[in-house]
Amino acid sequence: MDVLMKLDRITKTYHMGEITVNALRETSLDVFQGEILVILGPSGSGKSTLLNIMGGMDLPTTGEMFFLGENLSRAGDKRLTGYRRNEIGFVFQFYNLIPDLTGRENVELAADLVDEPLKVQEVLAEVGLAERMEHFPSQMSGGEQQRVSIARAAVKNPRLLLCDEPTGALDYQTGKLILALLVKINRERGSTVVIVTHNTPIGDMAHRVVRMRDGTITEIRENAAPLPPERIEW
Ligand SMILES: Nc1ncnc2c1ncn2[C@@H]1O[C@H](COP(=O)(O)OP(=O)(O)OP(=O)(O)O)[C@@H](O)[C@H]1O
Repeated sequence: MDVLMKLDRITKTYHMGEITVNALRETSLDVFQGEILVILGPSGSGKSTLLNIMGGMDLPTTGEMFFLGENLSRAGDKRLTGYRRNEIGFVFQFYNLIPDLTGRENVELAADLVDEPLKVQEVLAEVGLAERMEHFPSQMSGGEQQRVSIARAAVKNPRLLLCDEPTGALDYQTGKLILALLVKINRERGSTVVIVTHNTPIGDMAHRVVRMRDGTITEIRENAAPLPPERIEW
């Protein structure tokens, strides 16, 4: 399989006064094009730190990150902004929508950032929001807000979709619907999807499951037969 991203001995160290936190210790990982990768691990194991580095939101302290062969770990702000804008879609636990904009406007804002966006109305219809796109986030349920946020990420047709606890604030059934949307985007658009969660059963939908502990990867497992999210139980 082709490598989309290569993480090579990444460390991330935070200094807080006298205290040093090793959020990542010499972590290496290849992410393959077109896969669904689920990163599991307990709170504080470094999952979000790794995801933020993958997304160019943060730089490693040492080690290198390559995206399609380009070394981004020492890239300047301008290049990283371009990378985030054009290649990455983010989905967060608490949606991070702009409250003063409607669902449609939130998605349009993202579409305007890239050269070749998908059609806003079509993407909103695909996530099941055709009827509710003129509502503001405060007028939507959590699941609807997360749909907007997935549409906002997907409209850019990004190569890499990074999702940090995308079901963390949702009930069980709604969570499964959201995961099914991520699978659909992976299948239909070919976006590589990385999902961070502490919810172990979600690993069953992945092509590969990465386990983290104390800032390192302790296991990488391949799933011969990933389950559709509807069949995952937690
Ligand atoms: N900006 C920061 N400054 C200082 N320490 C940080 C910072 N961000 C993360 N850390 C620390 O780095 C470690 C890894 O944090 P991270 O958020 O990556 O873990 P996580 O596995 O995503 O946890 P959770 O599931 O609770 O979100 C933790 O010990 C955390 O306290």
